Amino acid sequence: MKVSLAELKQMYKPKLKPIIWDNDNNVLTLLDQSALPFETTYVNLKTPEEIASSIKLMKVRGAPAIGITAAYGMVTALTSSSISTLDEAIKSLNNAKKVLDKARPTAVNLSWATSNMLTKANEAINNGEVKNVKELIDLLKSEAKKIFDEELDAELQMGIYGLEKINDGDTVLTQCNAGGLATGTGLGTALAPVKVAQALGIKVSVIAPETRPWLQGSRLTVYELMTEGIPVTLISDTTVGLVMYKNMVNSVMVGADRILSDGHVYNKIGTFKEAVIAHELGIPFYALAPMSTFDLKNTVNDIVIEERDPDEVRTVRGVPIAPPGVKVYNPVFDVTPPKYVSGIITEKGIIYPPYDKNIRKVIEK
Ligand SMILES: CSC[C@@H](O)[C@@H](O)C(=O)COP(=O)(O)O
Repeated sequence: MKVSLAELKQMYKPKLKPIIWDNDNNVLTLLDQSALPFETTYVNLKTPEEIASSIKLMKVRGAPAIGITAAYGMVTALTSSSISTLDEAIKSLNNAKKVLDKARPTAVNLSWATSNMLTKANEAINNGEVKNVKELIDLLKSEAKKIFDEELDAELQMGIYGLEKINDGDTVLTQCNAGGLATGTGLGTALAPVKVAQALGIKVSVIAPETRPWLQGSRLTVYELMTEGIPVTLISDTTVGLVMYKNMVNSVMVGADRILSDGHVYNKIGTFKEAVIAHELGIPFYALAPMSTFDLKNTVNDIVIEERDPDEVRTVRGVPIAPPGVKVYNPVFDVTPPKYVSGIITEKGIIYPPYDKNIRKVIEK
């Protein structure tokens, strides 16, 4: 079934609003994802430090969502203290970028967004587009909104391209939460084709692994899909192989935190295992991501895989499940080599191997 971006915008309205910016009072409100699905609470943030801390504590998480959040974090660098000159403003933006970029290292969208905001500010000052701090703040507010709006359009477009890979009655296996909570728009990347399919009356269901240790699958993906009325089955992470072996899965669709120019895909821990099993069993494995997730500069050796608090593994939401003090290794992302990736679905189209040639071709077109 074919649908245009304009038609889809009429048909599909996201139900969740994880990121809300109050333009009059310069307050960023986040739906606290660390409390979901048990409590629906919001945090109000006014400074880059508060925003960085919320990213670190995963009140907001997911690559595009932390990018959008950080973009508004850059705005608050100028609205939360009294800055009177453009020189002071640039100094404050540079400091905020350092604070925000440090919050989480693996998803490239974060530093992509802060760099974007800083570059925009420098350019506008240098070419005379802004003449004072008030004009700079207005410009950066509209830049942050543009990042949000373009993300939503990119996801709708990914949903349209991803539809090519979905047939009526399909079941899609995912990993983590690469839905609208993870992107801040309410739609998502990996879940976009599923949501678009459902909006068009095509029946699709999702299998969501719980995604230990933080449980993005059981807490967030299940919550999000149930909110949208999309059938979802929760499995433990250890069930991934069996559901594929038993032909219960037609395709695997995951998000990404960073995609390198040769097609290495960084995503939530457990993704690599899904990709290898899918490859072995002949099930197509797709990564879905907007342009802001591509990193054409770095190679595998440069990328830091975030390691989080060992207590995330020793406990489940505060309840001990292992002897106290046991040594723990808790990397929260892994990297899937290109040979296991059947296609990368972006807003500019689907990229197929050989990735070392085709990624640049698509991005630079
Ligand atoms: C559209 S989100 C893509 C990825 O950011 C997502 O799959 C993921 O790994 C999120 O990890 P998280 O640690 O929850 O921020």
